[in-house]
Amino acid sequence: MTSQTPHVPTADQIRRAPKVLLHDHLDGGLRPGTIIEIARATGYDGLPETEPDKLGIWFREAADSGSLERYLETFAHTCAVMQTREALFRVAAECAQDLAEDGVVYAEVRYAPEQHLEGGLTLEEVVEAVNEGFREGERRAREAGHRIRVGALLTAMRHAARALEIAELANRYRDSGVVGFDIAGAEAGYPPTRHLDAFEYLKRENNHFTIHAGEAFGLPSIWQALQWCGADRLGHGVRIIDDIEVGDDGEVRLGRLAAYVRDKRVPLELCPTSNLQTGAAASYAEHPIGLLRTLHFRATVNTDNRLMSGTSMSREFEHLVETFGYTLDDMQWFTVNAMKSAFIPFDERLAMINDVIKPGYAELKSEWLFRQTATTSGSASTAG
Ligand SMILES: O=c1[nH]cnc2c1ncn2[C@@H]1O[C@H](CO)[C@@H](O)[C@H]1O
Ligand SMILES: [Zn+2]
Repeated sequence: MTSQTPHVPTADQIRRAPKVLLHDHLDGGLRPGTIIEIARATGYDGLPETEPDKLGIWFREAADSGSLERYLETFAHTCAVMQTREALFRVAAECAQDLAEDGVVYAEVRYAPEQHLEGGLTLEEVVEAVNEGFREGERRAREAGHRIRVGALLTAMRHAARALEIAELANRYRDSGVVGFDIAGAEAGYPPTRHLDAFEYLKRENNHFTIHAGEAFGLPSIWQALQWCGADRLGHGVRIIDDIEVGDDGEVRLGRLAAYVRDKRVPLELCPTSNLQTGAAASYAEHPIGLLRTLHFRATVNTDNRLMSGTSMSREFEHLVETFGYTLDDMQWFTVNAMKSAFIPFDERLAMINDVIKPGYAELKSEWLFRQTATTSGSASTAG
């Protein structure tokens, strides 16, 4: 046995490995059972299924449409059950617990406050309910033996006209649970430059933001997000691949925009399974993450919507390990990339990398030594 083989992680090691998640939607990650219970309690009768397993499958299949617009229609049901303080608190607490259970040590979870006002809550009440839910989830996770920190990103919907208001809200709560801002929703026809006032405001306030760009629409969207809006990170950004040419001889040529993204270390919040569902990539093997990792872009691995994609951070890594043969070193590389790109202060990011992530991977990487001792005992004749 070589010393390389054991570093390809098992499913159990993938789950136990410390992971960092930058792109996860709160309204895309509810437990099916919770949706059904809240729907019953609040009188929402629009659910297509009333049994948890079937409802989970329904979301996955409905989201498997090949189009971002149809994928987004499924959020009507999750948002419908996230209209009260109690519901938001519960969903946020369970989100933190589920991520912690999956080995996520740091997460930035996003949602659009403007989509949770139908029950009469104010924007502030929405943010406070979610923040309290995250704190409760962190506490429950700690009780169960897991450590996780969750920060919120406030999203504005790109087809709406409330981006400045939501940006101001993000700024108001920046020292209490909200770490940044985002815009999401249908990309084609809604360029990020529609919301320049919000981005300029955040820059004046020295605040952080990411923009969904380069998912359903290509390079112009990425270019605008970076060069007009000043995004710190790209939500998806996967279409940057359109600016990369691989010749028959294997020689790689980066266009100006791709070179900028790589050289400026712009973080790409890649979400492989979500991309397969919306048609942004045809298969895991053809997903640009393989090439982007080889070319040393600052690529990160994310879930996008755990419910709609039937996924988790562990499952995303399982697919990548299976497809590209990634090792624990690759997993650590993606995880450190994500932690470097988080919106919390530098000293905290550094401590997470040095005191949590690196020791966690070192521990996993040492396990083979002990396994080998056990399996080779009594078979010394195979040596040498
Ligand atoms: O992959 C995506 N691309 C664009 N928008 C998305 C994606 N996933 C979710 N949302 C949108 O973001 C809102 C706030 O969380 C969701 O309600 C959904 O409409
Ligand atoms: Zn997203």
